[in-house]
Amino acid sequence: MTAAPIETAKPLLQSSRARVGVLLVNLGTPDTADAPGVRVYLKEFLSDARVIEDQGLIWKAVLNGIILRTRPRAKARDYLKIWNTEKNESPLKTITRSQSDKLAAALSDRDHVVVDWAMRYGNPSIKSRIEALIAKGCDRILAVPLYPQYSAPTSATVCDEVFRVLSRLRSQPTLRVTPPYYEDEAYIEALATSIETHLAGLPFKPELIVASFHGMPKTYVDKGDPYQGQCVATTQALRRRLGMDETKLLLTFQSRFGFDEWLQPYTDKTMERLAKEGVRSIAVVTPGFSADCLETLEEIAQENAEIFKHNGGEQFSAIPCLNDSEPGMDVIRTLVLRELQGWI
Ligand SMILES: C=CC1=C(C)c2cc3[nH]c(cc4nc(cc5[nH]c(cc1n2)c(C)c5CCC(=O)O)C(CCC(=O)O)=C4C)c(C)c3C=C
Ligand SMILES: [Fe+2]
Ligand SMILES: [Fe+2]
Repeated sequence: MTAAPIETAKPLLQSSRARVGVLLVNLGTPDTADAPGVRVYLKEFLSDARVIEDQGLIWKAVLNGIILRTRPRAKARDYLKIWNTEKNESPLKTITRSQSDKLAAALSDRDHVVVDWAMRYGNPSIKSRIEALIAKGCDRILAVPLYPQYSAPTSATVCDEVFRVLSRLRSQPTLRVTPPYYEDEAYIEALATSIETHLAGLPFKPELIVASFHGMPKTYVDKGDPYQGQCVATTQALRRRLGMDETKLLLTFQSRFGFDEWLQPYTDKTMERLAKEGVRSIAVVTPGFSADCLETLEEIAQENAEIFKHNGGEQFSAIPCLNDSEPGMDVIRTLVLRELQGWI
């Protein structure tokens, strides 16, 4: 049974003055780079049944008894290595805010469009930003999960949370959600341009490029998650655009968590294998991340660079995510303008 609607927001403005809200959403990140901050974040994240599907008693015991006692301290050290000390926040927040500001500037000639941003876990929460959009008079909201490839642990959980917030409202705004854009022309072109620009500035020519995507348990895909297929489609489109085959642009999956089998080939094992096979120089691109974060700045640019070099590799370069770059903003702008058709 659904809970009775609670009116938490002011009534919407009437249609002649009504506005359209655009809400960019990324995964989330701790508020502070210390163990308590990381613990709060991990608890919320790992208690989501979209992320860890089996939330049974055994998982709860492992989460509360082991993971939340040990991982926050170790991960806080990793966050400290990449922390934006000027703003005292995680890079994922800094970049998502800037994407939102730049999109707002690009749409500034449409004064009835309001752009904002939120994090699925942590702050600013989806609830607080939807309430803010409604308070500004938005009677239509476009939610934009910033994931090129759909997956239940990322895209679907954004929708779950948006729906949960709306389920508590008597007077709901009309909702749209942007679709995954894993082989959208603007996205593939932006990735290719950013790779070409980055390679042109390197003092060496990498023998090959690794496209590393965030992994997920293999069982999720076996049960129907389309994520792996969309990562493959992105990589194939990128190969076509760059004129590379699968020996020059490899596809791998990173960030394995826990003991189950995740999507393969694993990025870290591939780094080790390539170096041992005699590859001396590589570049790594992370097309599944729309903004640089712990998984790209620490796990790829530091941890995996170290694995490659430790096994005999010599030159390693991590290609930045699209972030708030001109090609990156072109992707977000194209996506948003397409989905706003009929509303603006
Ligand atoms: C445990 C299961 C996890 C699944 C499934 C998963 C999928 C998934 N995640 C991203 C994007 C990001 N994940 C990030 C961090 C992160 N991811 C997991 C676990 C799963 N992710 C954990 C536990 C963490 C936290 C760090 C750690 O403790 O290892 C981040 C970075 C956030 C930041 O603060 O910078 C991103 C981004 C995708 C795209 C994805 C899809 C399959
Ligand atoms: Fe993750
Ligand atoms: Fe990681």
